Amino acid sequence: MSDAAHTLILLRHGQSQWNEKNLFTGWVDVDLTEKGREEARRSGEMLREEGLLPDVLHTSRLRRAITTAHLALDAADRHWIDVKRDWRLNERHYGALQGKDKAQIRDEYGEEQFMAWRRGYDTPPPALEADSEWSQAQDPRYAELGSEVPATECLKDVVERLVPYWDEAIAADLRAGRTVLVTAHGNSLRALVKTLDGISDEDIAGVNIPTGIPLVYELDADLRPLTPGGRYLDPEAAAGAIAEVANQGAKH
Ligand SMILES: O=C(O)[C@@H](CO)OP(=O)(O)O
Repeated sequence: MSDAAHTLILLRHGQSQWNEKNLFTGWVDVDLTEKGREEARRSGEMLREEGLLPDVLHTSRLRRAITTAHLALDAADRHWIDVKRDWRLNERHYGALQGKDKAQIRDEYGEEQFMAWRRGYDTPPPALEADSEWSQAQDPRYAELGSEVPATECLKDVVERLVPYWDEAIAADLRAGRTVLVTAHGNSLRALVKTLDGISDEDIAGVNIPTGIPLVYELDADLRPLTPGGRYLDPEAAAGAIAEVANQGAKH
């Protein structure tokens, strides 16, 4: 018997076109690949098989998370639930690395700098120029941010924007008795997991989230995880995919 008071389901979007090409993505609004769509549908089937039925969806403002949620919820027959979208669930803005090949950046700057930019807690990459083709400075979906649209972020910046959203939106829905599905991104979910599990700034570097596999957190009445790290619905596939994410950049 579980003492869970609340259920939170985290889902990183399925494989994107730039995941497939091994490019830094951040806020660039790339679509899913066919494999990513299949991962999304499968994750919805897993939710249905487990009897995990979300009452409300929170997504980022990026297509890969929105489409993943749509496909997963359709497969779970929960396509009708309420939706909240917020830029604070977006991927980490990858600054001047957006659009760049991970393996090339690793070769050019070396393993240490590459990993500091990729997984260092407070090391943002250089800022992206506002006139870059990969900039979101003029994107109407972020109009509420005015001139505050990020030009780069480190994970610490993501934690700082995400925690208020957690408190005011996600935790509020959980406390209201809703099962919450969050579809988001590798680094916004790392920020959320860091907060939930109380992971240190150093140790979070070793945490990677696979695409398209639901991660379920049973939470107590104070929204503390009953099992640290939660539970992947397909643990075997998750283990393989986590290792692949960790090794990105090592392969050409
Ligand atoms: O490029 C990105 O936006 C992210 C997620 O795909 O990459 P990384 O895992 O290297 O932080």
